Order: sequence, then C-alpha cells, then structure tokens
Amino acid sequence: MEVKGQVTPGKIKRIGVLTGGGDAPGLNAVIRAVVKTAIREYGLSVVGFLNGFGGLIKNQARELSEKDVVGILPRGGTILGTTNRDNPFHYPVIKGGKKEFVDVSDRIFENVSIHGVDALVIIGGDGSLAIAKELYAKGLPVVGVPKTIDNDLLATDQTFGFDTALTTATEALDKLHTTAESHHRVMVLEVMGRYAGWIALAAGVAGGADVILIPEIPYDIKKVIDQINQREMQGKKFSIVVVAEGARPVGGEMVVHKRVEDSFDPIRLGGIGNVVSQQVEEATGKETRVTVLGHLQRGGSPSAYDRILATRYGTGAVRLLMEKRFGEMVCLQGATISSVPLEEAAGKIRQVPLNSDLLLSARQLGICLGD
Ligand SMILES: Nc1ncnc2c1ncn2[C@@H]1O[C@H](COP(=O)(O)OP(=O)(O)O)[C@@H](O)[C@H]1O
Ligand SMILES: O=P(O)(O)OC[C@H]1O[C@](O)(COP(=O)(O)O)[C@@H](O)[C@@H]1O
Ligand SMILES: [Mg+2]
Repeated sequence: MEVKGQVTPGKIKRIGVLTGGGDAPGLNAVIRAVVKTAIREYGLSVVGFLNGFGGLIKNQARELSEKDVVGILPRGGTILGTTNRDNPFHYPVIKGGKKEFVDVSDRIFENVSIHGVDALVIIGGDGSLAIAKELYAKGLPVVGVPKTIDNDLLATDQTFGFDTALTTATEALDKLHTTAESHHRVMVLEVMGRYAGWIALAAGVAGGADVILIPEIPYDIKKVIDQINQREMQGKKFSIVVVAEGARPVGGEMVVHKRVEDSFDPIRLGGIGNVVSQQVEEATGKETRVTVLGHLQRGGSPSAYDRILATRYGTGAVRLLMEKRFGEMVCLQGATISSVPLEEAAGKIRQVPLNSDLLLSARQLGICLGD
C-alpha cells in the first residue's frame, strides 16, 4: 500500500535527531553519542530538529557536527530544546477565532524531505514514542530512545534520567533529615513521577524515609499517623515522609496542580504533599513542613550511570538505523542493550509492581507504605 508522504530510504546517508517531552539529564549524552557514532563510524551527516516535534512541524533545524557536541556530555538539559506539547496528530490551530486540534503530520514529511533526512532518532518518553510509532506507521523511518526521569516506560528496564533524579531526591532527603532532627519535625518531600512511584520508592529507601506513599498503593492517612506516633513513642522525635506526586488516599483522587490544555495529557500533578502535611500536623500535633522538589529533579549534570546508559542508547540507536530496524526502540534488558518494537513501549506506562522486591524490602525495614 502506498502511504502518503512515505520516506523510503535507500542507503542511509543523513539522519535527524530530536528530543521530545520533559527534559531529563542525559539527553545531551544521547545526542553526542548519536552524532559521534553517525559521523565517525558510518560517515553520515546529522541534522538536529529543535524543540521536540515543534521543530519538525515548523522546520526549525540545525546541522550537527562533531564540534557541536564537544563538552555536552556532562551538561543537563538538551542543546536541541524540547517541549511536552506540539503533538503533530493533535496540533492546536486557530480557525475562525476558535482553537481546533488538527493533524499536521504531513508537514513533518515535507521538512524531513527538505533536509534530505533518510531516517530519524526520536528521544522521548511514552508520549513522544507514541508519536514516533504513528509517524512510523505513516511511513517515516524512525527509531526510539527511552527517556524520562519517571522511569515509567514499558519495555525497558530503565530509562536514562531516572538515576540522576533519584540522586537529587536522595540528597534532598539527607538534607531534610538534619533539619528534621534538629527541630523534631515531620518533613514531607513531594517528588515527581506522574502515575508511577519509582522515584518516591527508590529515593525513600535510599534516603531512609519512614513513610513512602506511591500511586500504586492508595494510602490510609491513619496508617501514616500511626507510624509517626509510634516513632514518637520510641523516642524518635522526627519523621521523614516521601510522597509521589501521583499518590492518592484510598477512595480518593490524585491532586491536580494545573491543566496544560495543549498537551495530550493536560494534567500536571502536584499538591498532595501539602494535603498529607496538613493532615499529619493536625493529627499528631507535631510541627510539619513540606518541600516540593519539582523541576530540580530534571535539572543538572547527569550521573555517571545516566551518562553511560544514555551513551549506550545513542550508539545503539544509530546501529539500529543502519540495520534498518525502523519502528524499534533501544532498551535495557538486564545488563544488555537490546531493542523492542515501538508498539511495546509507546503510550503505555510501567508502574511499580505490587510484588516488587524493593517494596518488600521497604516493608521489612519497617517503612510505612500507607496500607
Ligand atoms: N498517549 C499518547 N499518545 C500520543 N501522543 C501523546 C501521548 N501522550 C503524550 N503525547 C504527546 O507526546 C508529546 C510528549 O509527551 P509527554 O508525555 O509530555 O512527554 P514524553 O515523551 O516524555 O512522554 C506531547 O506532544 C504530547 O501531547
Ligand atoms: O514540565 P511540566 O509540564 O511541569 O511536567 C511535569 C511532569 O513532567 C515530568 O517531570 C517528566 O515526565 P515526562 O518524562 O513524561 O515528560 C513528570 O515527573 C512531571 O509530572
Ligand atoms: Mg510522558
């Protein structure tokens, strides 16, 4: 079947790369690995599309030479820019003074062809990879690279960005411990993760939290209060509570901080830390403070682990392209870089399994999980 706008690569000579969705530490390390591998190993040229799918739609691009990636390995963010809007299949336009959402994906095929690009590396999370999958179905030769601090992508054991976010959250817990201990307070730390509790659970264990609340286990506030009171009775005058932004009480809803209407998923979570903090203060009479870690978790230099994972993903993605394994995504399976069809990764999320051994360890340490 002839697909409109289809790009049929012969020999691959020129590739494109873009970063989509929320940024994550390690994006630059992937870009560097893609550019160096493409140019040095395969003699290709590389063009970077700017600001996620926005740049592909609006034809914003820049040539990427080896010189352009010098010094970016340890840098946070992405030299290409990114956005968690600009879905080409659901793109906002103003028609007759009213906002409508239309399919502008044909523009992507035009721009890819203008730049002479034979195939594209798309670095993104569940949302960007869902778009990548649709573009592939429409005839664009793409491969995916799994990114997100949330670690919530199906079909890979780990996304890059998670380890750095986890380190930031753990450092925050270490710092909160000293002030909590001095003031005999309860400290609540709200962390990111959308609908998955990976950051909260891992940071909570690494940072010695007393309570960890994650979306996968709706909590009973009485259990949280009991834990804090029990610690008090044992002479432990402070407590540390980690709350994932997606945590919710049994029978209750997640707390929505704001809606970003142009986004495919307009919900931005946030505020549950405050709710928990107020309830704890009222019930225990203990002074309680809340810290919302927010975008600090997405910023800064990637950890050594994330630099290595990002580099392995970037080189692996170019190898996939050269083997014409389009419609696939590089992934981590155990200790090995492998690949899976985008189908298995796109638009699906991976939550903490209730039989996870990390959850079991947390329980056996006496950490309250709110149930
Ligand atoms: N399930 C989905 N299907 C298709 N597009 C999606 C989906 N979720 C998000 N998107 C779109 O993908 C882009 C990036 O999504 P977002 O979730 O913010 O980033 P990420 O790529 O990190 O998951 C946005 O344009 C968003 O509108
Ligand atoms: O950048 P925004 O719009 O505030 O989005 C915040 C969301 O993005 C994240 O930081 C990362 O999510 P994605 O990887 O899906 O972009 C979430 O943890 C958080 O809920
Ligand atoms: Mg997403």
